[in-house]
This record gives sequence, C-alpha cells and structure tokens, in this order.
Amino acid sequence: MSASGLDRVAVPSAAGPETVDEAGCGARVPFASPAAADGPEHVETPVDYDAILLAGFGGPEGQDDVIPFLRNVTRGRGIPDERLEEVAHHYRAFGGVSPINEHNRQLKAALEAELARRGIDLPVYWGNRNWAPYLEEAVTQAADAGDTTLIAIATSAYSSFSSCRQYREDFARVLTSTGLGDRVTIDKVRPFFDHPGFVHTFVEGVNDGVAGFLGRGLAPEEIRVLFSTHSIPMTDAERSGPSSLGLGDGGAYAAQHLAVGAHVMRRVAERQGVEVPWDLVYQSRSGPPSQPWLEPDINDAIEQLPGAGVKAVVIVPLGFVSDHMEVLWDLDTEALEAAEEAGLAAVRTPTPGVDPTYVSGLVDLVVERLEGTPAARRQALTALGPWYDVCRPGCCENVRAGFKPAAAGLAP
Ligand SMILES: CC1=C(CCC(=O)O)c2cc3nc(cc4[nH]c(cc5[nH]c(cc1n2)c(C)c5CCC(=O)O)c(CCC(=O)O)c4C)C(CCC(=O)O)=C3C
Ligand SMILES: [Fe+2]
Repeated sequence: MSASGLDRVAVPSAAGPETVDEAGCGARVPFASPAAADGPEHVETPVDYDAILLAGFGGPEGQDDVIPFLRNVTRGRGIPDERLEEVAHHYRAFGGVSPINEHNRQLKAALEAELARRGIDLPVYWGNRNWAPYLEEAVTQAADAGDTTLIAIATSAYSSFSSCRQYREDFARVLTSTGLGDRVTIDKVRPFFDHPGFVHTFVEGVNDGVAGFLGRGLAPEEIRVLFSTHSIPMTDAERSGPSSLGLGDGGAYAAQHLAVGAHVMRRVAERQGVEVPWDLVYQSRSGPPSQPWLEPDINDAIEQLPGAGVKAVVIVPLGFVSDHMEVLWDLDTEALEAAEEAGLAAVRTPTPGVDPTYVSGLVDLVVERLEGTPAARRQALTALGPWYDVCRPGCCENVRAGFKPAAAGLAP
C-alpha cells in the first residue's frame, strides 16, 4: 500500500461523511470512528450499525496454503521462503490445516443463532487478516448489500499491536484497497479481556483443573496455575494501550492478563476454599534472540516447578479465544511435553470457542454500542475495565514497523 494511495480518504464524523486532506504529516490519515468526533473513550450515543464484521486471523487449510499464508502473515517484512519453511513445520505436522477457520465458521454460525434468538436483525460478515475469506471480501460483500456502518469483533481480547492495532490497521488497509473508504466505516468493540462472557470459560476450566488435583490429594501449594499468553516484543508491550496509563513494564497487555488472572483465582478460591499459587507466563516467542520479548517462557517456567515442590500444573490459554495452532502446538504439544519431562501432572483448560456464555457476551458488546450503554453500566470484571471503545492516538503503535493509519480510533 503506497502512501500516495492514501492522500484523500473519507473520514466519517457524527456530522456526516467528509473528505479531509492529509495535514502534512506523511501517511498519517485517520480512519476515525463515526461516533468518535468528540473523542469519548466510551461511546454513549447509540449507533445504528448495519452489520457485524467478524475479523479473524486466518489460517491455512491444506499443505499448499501454508507458505502463501505465512507470506501474508509476514507481509512487508521480506522474509525468504526458506525461513518461512522452518516456521511451517507446526502446520505441516497437522496436515497443513489450522483449525482456526473452522472455529470462525462455527463462531459466525453461533453469533447468528444468538442474534436471531434475541431478535437482533444484524448480518454477520466474516473475513480474515491473513487467509481466505479475506477481510477485503467481507467488507465488499457488506457494501454490496448496502451494509456500510460496521461494528467489528476481532477474535482477540487484549490490547497490543498484534492483538488489537494490527486488526485496526488492516481495516484501514482494506478500506483503501477496496476504494470503499468513503462509504464504509468500521468501528470495533472494546478489548473484552475482562468481560464476563470471555472470562467465564477460564474460571470454569481453572476451577475444574484445581478441583481435580485437590481431589487427588494434592496440597494447594503442590499445584501451580500457569496463565499463558502470546509473548510479544517488549517494545510492543510497552506501547500497548494508551501511553498515559503508565501500567508498568509490560504495558496494558501484561496488566490486563494479570488482572484477569487475579480475578479467576479469586473466583476459584471462593469455590475451593483454598488459595492456589499462580503465575503469568508467555509462549510462542519468535523474532531474533537479540530482541527482548515478554518472559518467562512457559516451558522454562514448567522446568522450574519441581524444584519449588510443585507436583501438578494447570495450564490456562488465557490469551486465546479458540484451540488454534498456538494452543495445539505450543501448549498441547510442547508445554504438555515439558510437564511430562518435569514429572508433573498437567491439564490444559479449554478456550472459549463457541461456549454460549462467550457468544452471548460478544453480542452484549455489540448491543452496548448499538444502545450507547453508559460506561458505568457496562460489564467488566477488573478495575481496568470497561476498556476504551475508541482507541487513543498512538494506542498500540508498532515502533518496529512504523506508523500506519488505523480504523476505529481517534484521529491522531
Ligand atoms: C499477541 C498475538 C496473538 C494473540 C492475538 C490474536 O489472536 O490475534 C497472536 C495470534 C496468532 N498468531 C498466529 C500465527 C502466527 N503469528 C506469527 C507471528 C507473531 N505473532 C505475534 C503475536 C500474536 N499472535 C507476534 C508478536 C508475532 C511476530 C511478528 C512480528 O515480529 O511482528 C506468525 C509468523 C511466524 C512467527 O513469527 O512465528 C504466525 C504464523 C495465529 C494463527 C494460528 C493458527 O493458524 O491456528 C494466531 C491466532
Ligand atoms: Fe501470532
């Protein structure tokens, strides 16, 4: 995408669509939220959305898809195919098929059923960032049907470049590449890390895991709960969320996971009557060793546990919404193997998937935007939430890749 292609784009505002010129700041072109003209963190005015845009990561569905998919994921970074082939082995081992697209097909169907059950007349268009069906197709399909005011649900619950901003940048990229930027607007539901619909599965999973080990006669301190999420470069972590919040070394990304982990453990302590120690750990690191990423790595953490008198580990995929490759490979293959080698009993708890509580929570997040629900009445289980509907300027920017315009935020 060339900067010149972005010279003039429509920026919808509460007053109606208008076209603005770049204000002499390179490629800084806003794709501002239609409801954000006055810059609120929480949009408390109702917005008459036409449709939901379900935005997925995308994954290969056969061996021949694997390298083209990885080229898409790493687009713009010029990584040679030989290097991509090294990354491909997880996918190769599963027949070249990631389950992620099938999960999203099921999630789309589940959302449609829940919307119908509640009498909400909103179509759901599904498109991916990195594989077919692409976001381009979904947005074009929506526009062709006259659905131009879209609210996106990204299949990712937290704030960071990879888990929020990259989706928003891809919305902006697609609005430009399809030429639909003057007709279509894309807002996004808030990062939902602490929404009860998302947290539910983890509370139940950790409770079952802990109860199982207690039932086998283990003492609480012989059990360790490891909440696992995707590691990201430290530079991304520090820039996650609005810089004004000052949430510490790991930024909003780490703070959000820690807050949800603490909440889950409080619920489990209430139900089990004992407190089990827990930690936040990271998985799926990539990038050169010279680049600092969030630590500790889950496998290193597991290796340390026997020395601390731990006999059983509950592995919780807190950073993920479904059992895709990062869960099947990095947790179910590698981390469970590390636990076995360390002589630990281990269970991996479920991801939300299409759990009815999760699906209904996602619909609640859309409804709060449709109705303009006051922030004070929005559901959030941690003191950090409810998170912003409209991302602040610079929120989750990637300093490595440089500035790109993003939809669903405030103009810079
Ligand atoms: C935070 C985060 C999430 C969670 C949020 C969300 O769910 O969106 C996530 C999800 C996923 N990541 C996925 C796959 C990949 N991620 C990669 C690379 C990277 N991910 C990163 C972060 C995240 N990733 C980062 C910082 C990089 C390095 C790139 C850079 O330096 O900027 C690469 C390239 C190869 C490599 O580098 O390993 C692949 C193939 C799949 C699909 C799985 C499937 O197919 O089932 C999913 C759901
Ligand atoms: Fe990733």
